Amino acid sequence: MKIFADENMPLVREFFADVGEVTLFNGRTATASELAEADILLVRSVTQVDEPLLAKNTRLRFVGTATIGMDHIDLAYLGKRNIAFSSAPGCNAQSVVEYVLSSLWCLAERYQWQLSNKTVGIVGVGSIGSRLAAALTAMQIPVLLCDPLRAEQQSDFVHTDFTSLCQQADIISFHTPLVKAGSYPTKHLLNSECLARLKPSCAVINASRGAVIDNAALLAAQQIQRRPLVLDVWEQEPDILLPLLPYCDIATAHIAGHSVEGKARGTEMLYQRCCQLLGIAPTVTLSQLLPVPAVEKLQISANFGLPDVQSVARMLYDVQRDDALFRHHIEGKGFDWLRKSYPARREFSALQLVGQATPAWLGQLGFNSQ
Ligand SMILES: NC(=O)c1ccc[n+]([C@@H]2O[C@H](COP(=O)([O-])OP(=O)(O)OC[C@H]3O[C@@H](n4cnc5c(N)ncnc54)[C@H](O)[C@@H]3O)[C@@H](O)[C@H]2O)c1
Ligand SMILES: O=C(O)[C@H](O)[C@H](O)COP(=O)(O)O
Repeated sequence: MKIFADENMPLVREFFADVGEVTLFNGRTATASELAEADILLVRSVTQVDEPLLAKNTRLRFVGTATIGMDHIDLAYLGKRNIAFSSAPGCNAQSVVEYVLSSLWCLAERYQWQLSNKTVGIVGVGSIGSRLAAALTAMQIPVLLCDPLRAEQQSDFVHTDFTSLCQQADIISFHTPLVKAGSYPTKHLLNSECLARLKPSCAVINASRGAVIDNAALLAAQQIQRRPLVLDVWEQEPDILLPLLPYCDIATAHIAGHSVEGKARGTEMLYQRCCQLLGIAPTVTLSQLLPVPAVEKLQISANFGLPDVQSVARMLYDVQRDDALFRHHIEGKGFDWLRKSYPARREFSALQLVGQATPAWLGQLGFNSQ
């Protein structure tokens, strides 16, 4: 069995050693000839999997993407070829939530906000959006939720339509897939018209897909009146609209989901799916492979409260580190270098908080407490 995997997929050899022979490739530059012999193709978000890429391969049985997003996969073509497919739903959802929380804490410090006085509009309330809503609610921060598809399916879902959310939110955070057609497209969901509807001070956070915001329109709006802005994703990555950078409070290279756990969970999910497809029993689990975190346990007292969470979270992750890396290296080393050399970052759950009375809401933020 020949397995071809993106070179930026962690632990792929460890997971797939017993399944077949693993060959690594550059996901950004992969060609049809390079992948012609693959029985199993494992990609990340930077590889367009479509007819031109698979034209020379007649033996492919399975394509897996170790990501949540699937906008780089031509599902109709895979269906036509009868090639099985899997993504890794939810694999890095917690990582993205931690990125957004860290960004909110950073903005709150910079602009001296009391976050509990701010209403956060969450657009797209799936794995990431719903976890974020739970975390913010646990922190007593009001939220508005916008997800028309959920509203259609779930009568008890409290939906705020996008136009009203734009008018009411103090902070708006995008967590939709990139959808170019259908009833609820998200390409350029935040366009010049919607930007004009936002409160002038409304902060914008995008950790979904770059094209969910019209980047040229965003730049034009920022040049007229600057609002707080956090961008992890950009249109036309890796050749992004660099003039936007001075107008960002936080700018990063599509790494919101790149926690150690988030990336590794993606590989594990594809491994499990492949084993199922091939009818073999999985022998490797993620817990066997994850490195021991630098700090494993922290004793907290009965005085531990909401204001202390930020200090503990900072031990694990501060988005300002990634913003500094981005500003320092984007012009010299480029977008993909920043992603490839991303420093290890553990999720909140890697740190066990122990104490007589650990508050229940810590779990809502993703901490491991007992
Ligand atoms: N920056 C990163 O590193 C990173 C990491 C993971 C995922 N992502 C992106 O985030 C997206 C969301 O991830 P998820 O795990 O929450 O996905 P999900 O599929 O669980 O949830 C997406 C939600 O968006 C909703 N939605 C679709 N169209 C909408 C619209 N027009 N308006 C409002 N809501 C809409 C869907 O109904 C769904 O509930 C992914 O598709 C991916 O593109 C980015
Ligand atoms: O959709 C996702 O899961 C994320 O955008 C993912 O973290 C992207 O990372 P990449 O595959 O590009 O390394």
